[in-house]
Amino acid sequence: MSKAPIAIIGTGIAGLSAAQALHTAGQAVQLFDKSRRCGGRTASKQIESGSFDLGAQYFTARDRRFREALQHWQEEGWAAPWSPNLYLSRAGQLEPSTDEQARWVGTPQMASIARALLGDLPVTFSCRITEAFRGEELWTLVDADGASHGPFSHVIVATPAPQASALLAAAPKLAAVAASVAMEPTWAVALGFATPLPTQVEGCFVQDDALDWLARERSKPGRNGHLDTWVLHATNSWSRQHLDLSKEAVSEQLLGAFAELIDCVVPAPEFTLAHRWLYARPAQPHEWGALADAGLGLYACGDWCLSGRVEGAWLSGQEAARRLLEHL
Ligand SMILES: Cc1cc2nc3c(=O)[nH]c(=O)nc-3n(C[C@H](O)[C@H](O)[C@H](O)COP(=O)(O)OP(=O)(O)OC[C@H]3O[C@@H](n4cnc5c(N)ncnc54)[C@H](O)[C@@H]3O)c2cc1C
Ligand SMILES: NC(=O)C1=CN([C@@H]2O[C@H](COP(=O)(O)OP(=O)(O)OC[C@H]3O[C@@H](n4cnc5c(N)ncnc54)[C@H](O)[C@@H]3O)[C@@H](O)[C@H]2O)CC=C1
Repeated sequence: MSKAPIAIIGTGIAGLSAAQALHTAGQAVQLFDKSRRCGGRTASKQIESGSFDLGAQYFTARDRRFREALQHWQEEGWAAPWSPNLYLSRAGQLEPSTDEQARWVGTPQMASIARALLGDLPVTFSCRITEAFRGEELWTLVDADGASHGPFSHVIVATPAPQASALLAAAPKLAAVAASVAMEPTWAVALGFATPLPTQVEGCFVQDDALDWLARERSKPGRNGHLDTWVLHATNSWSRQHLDLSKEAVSEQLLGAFAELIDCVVPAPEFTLAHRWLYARPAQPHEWGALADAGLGLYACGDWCLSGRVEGAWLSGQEAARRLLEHL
């Protein structure tokens, strides 16, 4: 009988990073995601008039290993540098805020990276895993419809911490660590304008009550939508305070804040979309790398194990795979 594969729950950057490392090391993997596609918080939304990045806006690469992976992504055409006209808005004042920081985006959309990393690896989408239990030696996963999946030799949980703790119940110490991680929400709003807004701004850090960040999609490489689409992110505290506000009211309030901030007249958008990220980022960074119960064969990774950024998610996935391989 062939060896049971390794189950990976979550196809965000962390789960995909672990999957790639294990696949490269000759291990069979099987991925699961509750969504209909991969990428998690590096999601891009495709609409008739083009696409836009609804979650992660760009990423930086500070760790040598991540920089090496990024070089490969760039050679393959999955990622490219993004050098927007950057601004800072503080106390109602909008000012240029150029810097030397290298920033990167997926091409032609942020989600392209996850799609490329997934490649042909076996995956089951629209499958919310609710339980992972271990028999004598092997693991079985149960999904929200009550269906069983398995057997698996190991399980890697690569979901946000609040969703990971239940899946880590077989290892109470790991479950307790995941349960201790608070994650902050972010409301995101996309606005599409028929006529390009007459402004130089392409990206803006905001120090304000409501807004935290805004970006102009068409300034990113490879985007060719016919609307001038902007993505606005609310601050974590505003998002928390307005967690249950309707999408319409959130769009209206953030559009109002945007119109006040930007240095031009803002017409009514052709297109508006609001999305609530309930678990957008860990309240604090951690230095766990990944969590492991090598005896059981249960592992956890995700941005919450490190820096709460794309780079942290990727590094955490590598670390989970490294620790698993070390114990084979
Ligand atoms: C609004 C926003 C803006 C951001 N901006 C930036 C930025 O500019 N730069 C940056 O570096 N980072 C940014 N981030 C953070 C970055 O997106 C994350 O750090 C990173 O993508 C997390 O990857 P991950 O694999 O750890 O988790 P995720 O991407 O959350 O992946 C987890 C996956 O698990 C799946 N899942 C969850 N529960 C289950 C279950 N029970 N069964 C099956 N599947 C399940 C989910 O569907 C998801 O696909 C931003 C995040 C948000 C939300
Ligand atoms: N909204 C959300 O839920 C999340 C947002 N995330 C953002 O993702 C980005 C990733 O961080 P890094 O990779 O470290 O990127 P980075 O080095 O570009 O930015 C880090 C932080 O430094 C500040 N900053 C950097 N450059 C400037 C500038 N030119 N002018 C003014 N302020 C500046 C700004 O506060 C920014 O958030 C940050 O902007 C995070 O705020 C990360 C995770 C979640």
